[in-house]
Amino acid sequence: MSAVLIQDVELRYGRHQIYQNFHFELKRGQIGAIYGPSRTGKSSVLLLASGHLLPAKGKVLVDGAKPDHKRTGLGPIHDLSPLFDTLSVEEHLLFQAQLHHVRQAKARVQELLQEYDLEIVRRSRVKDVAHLEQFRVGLATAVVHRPDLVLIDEPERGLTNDEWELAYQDLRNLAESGSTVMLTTVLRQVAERCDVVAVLPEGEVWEP
Ligand SMILES: Nc1ncnc2c1ncn2[C@@H]1O[C@H](COP(=O)(O)OP(=O)(O)OP(=O)(O)O)[C@@H](O)[C@H]1O
Repeated sequence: MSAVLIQDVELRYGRHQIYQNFHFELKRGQIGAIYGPSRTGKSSVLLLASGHLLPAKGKVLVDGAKPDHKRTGLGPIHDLSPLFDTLSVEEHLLFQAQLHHVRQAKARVQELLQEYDLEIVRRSRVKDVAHLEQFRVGLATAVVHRPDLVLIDEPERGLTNDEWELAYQDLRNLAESGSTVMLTTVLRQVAERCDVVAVLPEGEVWEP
């Protein structure tokens, strides 16, 4: 069974058709990329996979069922799942854990601070930490409730090449631990590190 199946999907905003016959499939533990220029509908694919958007035609299944917010982790995508950047890193993660009704929220936050090397900045405001740390706060936010599917919009944004290498390793570790990861990117060098790539606007699938 596919971890993510987006089959023959047509997406429109009102009369504006973004794509039709879009097809994308990912297995558990893979990293998938939606790659293409600006305004081709990359973020919208993530919103289809999270269940925030419904297709005009076609179907979207996550682990064989309708997308379920509770089993999906959102990195910052448009205005969804924002970083509350005036909170400290620790306060932000605790707030997110409570929003998701995570049991033993404090212990989970402690675990994430360690896993993503954020202990040193736990008391800093999210907006004051370095770009790589902000990426990691976003990722820790997405995984706080241990979702099966993690969705991240343009993870490389604002990072240097060396920082992106570390961020990529975080994503690969997450996938190797059994999550499925979908990201969007405008950069070919990011797309080609992923396992399956859909290239917009045409939607052709590429396995680098
Ligand atoms: N809620 C909405 N209502 C109407 N049109 C929308 C809405 N969201 C997105 N669009 C339009 O759909 C198209 C695709 O948007 P989307 O954000 O998915 O593309 P994108 O490739 O992720 O763009 P970017 O790289 O600029 O973030 C754009 O033309 C955008 O203006």
